[in-house]
Amino acid sequence: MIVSSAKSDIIDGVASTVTYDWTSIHKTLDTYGNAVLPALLSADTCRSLAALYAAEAGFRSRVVMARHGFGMGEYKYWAYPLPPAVQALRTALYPRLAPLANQWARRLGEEVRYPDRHADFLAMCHEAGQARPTPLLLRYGPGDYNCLHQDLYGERVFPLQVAVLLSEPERDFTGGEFVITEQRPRQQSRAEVVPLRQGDAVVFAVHHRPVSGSRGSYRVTSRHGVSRVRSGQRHTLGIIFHDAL
Ligand SMILES: O=C(O)CCC(=O)C(=O)O
Ligand SMILES: [Fe+2]
Repeated sequence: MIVSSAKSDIIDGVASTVTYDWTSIHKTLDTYGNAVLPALLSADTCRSLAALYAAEAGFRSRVVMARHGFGMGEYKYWAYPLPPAVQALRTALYPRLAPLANQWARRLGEEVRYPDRHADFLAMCHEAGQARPTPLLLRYGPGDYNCLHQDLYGERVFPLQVAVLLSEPERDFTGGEFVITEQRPRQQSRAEVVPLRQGDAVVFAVHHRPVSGSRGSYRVTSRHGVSRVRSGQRHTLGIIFHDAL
């Protein structure tokens, strides 16, 4: 059941990465540091993926956030091979974002260049000893939240990541907003709450991004998290493009 619905949605998911207006998404990412991809996954795929949380098999580890001071709630990292829908999304989204990642690197004066294909970027991660998969499934219940953080897992970092909301706000849960803060040099932080519906994804800066100033680009530091879930259950799919040590 899950396999067949995931399969039809792989096609959905990959097709929809083609139909987004990536020029406009890049512009939004340049201006605000985050952008929404509406309806990246169908409600069926969201339900199938969220249901996988209960499974033992398919994951490499489970993290109870309170044990590490990360917040409340928990998440699980998938093992390789990733579920087909997750693998397909990670592979399809990367080449859409790599050109912007390269522009950001150039503007920040960084030497790193991101290859066109995700497989080639993963090879760079693996050479640096980062070989463990990072896509994850998160689960929050009443009172749970995710502290502001950055998903860094070694020296190799792809500067953009994606989170897909698998639950429907107001129906499945209340509260639990996706929050991003940006800290500009010598200025106070700016916060954004990203409005998402079930199946929507947010693309956002992992750790920093360039912002144009009067004397060229400067670097802002970004962090993301989730505000307290007030009621119900909230699931998210996290797609991080670098692998972990
Ligand atoms: O649950 C969320 O919306 C945030 C998930 C997250 O931190 C991530 O995908 O890296
Ligand atoms: Fe995260």
